[in-house]
Amino acid sequence: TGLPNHFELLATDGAARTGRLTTPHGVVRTPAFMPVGTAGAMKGMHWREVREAGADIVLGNTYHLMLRPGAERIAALGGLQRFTGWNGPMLTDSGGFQVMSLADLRKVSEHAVTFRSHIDGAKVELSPERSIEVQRFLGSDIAMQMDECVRLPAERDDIERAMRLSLRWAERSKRAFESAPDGYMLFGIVQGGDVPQLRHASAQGLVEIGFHGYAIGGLAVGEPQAVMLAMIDETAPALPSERPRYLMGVGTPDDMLEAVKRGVDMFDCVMPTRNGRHGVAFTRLGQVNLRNARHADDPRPLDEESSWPSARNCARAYLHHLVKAGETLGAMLLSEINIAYYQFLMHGIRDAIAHGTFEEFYRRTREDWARG
Ligand SMILES: CC#C[C@H]1NC(N)=Nc2cc3[nH]c(NC)nc3cc21
Repeated sequence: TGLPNHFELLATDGAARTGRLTTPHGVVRTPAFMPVGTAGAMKGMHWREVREAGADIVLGNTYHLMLRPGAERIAALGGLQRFTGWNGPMLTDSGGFQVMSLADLRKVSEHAVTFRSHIDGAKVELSPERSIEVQRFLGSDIAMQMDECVRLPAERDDIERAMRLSLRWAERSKRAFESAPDGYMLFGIVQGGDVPQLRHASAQGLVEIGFHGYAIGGLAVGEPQAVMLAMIDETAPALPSERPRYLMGVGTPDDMLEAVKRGVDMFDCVMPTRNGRHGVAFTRLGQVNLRNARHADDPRPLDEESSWPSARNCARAYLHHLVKAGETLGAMLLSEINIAYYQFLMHGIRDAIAHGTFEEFYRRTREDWARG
């Protein structure tokens, strides 16, 4: 019903699903992890490595790119895929969350959110119409509706007010998106904080408007994992099973495994690259903080069985040295090692669901993490 559906479900195993999302710039295998290339670059990595690590799709941010270098400029240069050289599927966030978390002097009205740029203090207005216009200029394969994000914890009344405004902005975002060529997608974002009734009302409202896919927003902002998982349990079943579900800003390998188990198809998180820059590695056997002195004389690599050369060949002692010395190469190696592990995990998840062995995969993966 409603908008064309570019999502093909290949197999399910319990509530977990694996599928393919076809976009104008290529196919995305789900469950998918989207590395975050906020301002048109994957910090510390070449795009070639992002692709080799197994990523099908990356994320960019309307907020950052509209402020610098500018959406019209990127459009004139052929769009974000050509401008960056990634040349694959890209999803862009709408700016709602970034304005809340980055901008100064934010003011929200029915019409738009206005704020001062964190770069040069210029006054900027971001309405649903402008956010969609920017995402169309960027040429993103998947655009996100403009929403109003409240910091949690918040009063129930404030969460409800923001949820209802976001629904009216969802309607305006969809109307502004209507001119997009075939194949380009727009996702709605379920709001409602940690209040089940508000989550249901938000999901129902979005489904009535109709989107190509649905994101679960307003989580991964520091709440306990149990709260996040409870919200997914409330929200995922209220969304159409034939459309992709995207859990924004999530998360650790453990968060993603639990969310896939509850029917989530898409993820994005800065953790693999950000933690990499701070010396923390994600591996098959759990996390390793290379800043720790215990690695100073350890000749072993992070993971002898890793599919990624640097994880298989670089001695922990060397990585420890690079991190302590603040060498750029340390941030680069750990960023690629972490992105490669996140993609390795997603590949294993997709394969397990396709073979009906997700429960076994879930158990064994968590055992391996505990061994680390
Ligand atoms: C309320 C709300 C909401 C969502 N709205 C939009 N546009 N983007 C998001 C990005 C997020 N990142 C994280 N955690 C890192 N949670 C997010 C939530 C949202």
